[in-house]
Amino acid sequence: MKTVVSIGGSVLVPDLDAGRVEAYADVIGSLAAAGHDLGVVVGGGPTAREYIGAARSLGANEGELDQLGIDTTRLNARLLLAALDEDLASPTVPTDYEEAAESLHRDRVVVMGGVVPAQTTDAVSAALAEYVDADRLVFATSVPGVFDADPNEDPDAERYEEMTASELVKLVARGESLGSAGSNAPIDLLAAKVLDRSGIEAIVLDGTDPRAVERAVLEDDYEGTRIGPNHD
Ligand SMILES: Nc1ncnc2c1ncn2[C@@H]1O[C@H](COP(=O)(O)OP(=O)(O)OP(=O)(O)O)[C@@H](O)[C@H]1O
Ligand SMILES: O=c1ccn([C@@H]2O[C@H](COP(=O)(O)O)[C@@H](O)[C@H]2O)c(=O)[nH]1
Repeated sequence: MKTVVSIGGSVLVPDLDAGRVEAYADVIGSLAAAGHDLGVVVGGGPTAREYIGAARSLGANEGELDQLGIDTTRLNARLLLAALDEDLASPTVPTDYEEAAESLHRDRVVVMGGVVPAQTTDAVSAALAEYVDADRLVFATSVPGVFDADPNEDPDAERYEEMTASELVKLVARGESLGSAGSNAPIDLLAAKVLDRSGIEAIVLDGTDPRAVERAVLEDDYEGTRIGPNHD
């Protein structure tokens, strides 16, 4: 099985805690030991937002801010790599999908961050999953799925157990203003569109406990939202 796991920076590095990074590395190790080839994509988290906020106040433009965000995601990817067994994971952080796919031919695990401005690592994860023909994509984020409103803003927000990729596109497009660097949404619009065209199954879950990712991948046991291919 080939699986892409998208680990939100807000989940992996809400603060700089080596123990939390190690716990994620342990889970990646056990998924690889169970026979999974893994593409792991790491987000920028609060560090990216702090840098982006500071640079915005210094007058940087959106493209420059995105590049700062990308650099932070790659920094977080390097941090996770430091915790992974060197026999398991490719030692460098690929900067495009071709490089990532090549690494995945050689190694069980490849870890990457952002790629180009004007998107988030959600889109990187979906594009990587499509590029390497992954069987499944797991978004480990800070909320337990996709809701009909932002659950951190609306106490009545309800979680979708299951939805199609085109329903996700509509939901995200509704809530998305012109995405600016460091903005947050459950899944970005580009990622939703890639899921829509590729038909890859995705799961969105709360990845605060990395074992939730392990259970989802190994036992199909999770509390979250399953995004499936369209019905036609
Ligand atoms: N309809 C919705 N359903 C679920 N979450 C939503 C929705 N609308 C907005 N959100 C927000 O989406 C965010 C998704 O997680 P968040 O941006 O924290 O990070 P992440 O992708 O896990 O990591 P990173 O910090 O690297 O971006 C949550 O903060 C949540 O408040
Ligand atoms: O391919 C990419 C990935 C990321 N960015 C920028 O970085 C930040 C942080 O990424 P998250 O996935 O949101 O953690 C993001 O908001 C973008 O500004 C990018 O431009 N391209």
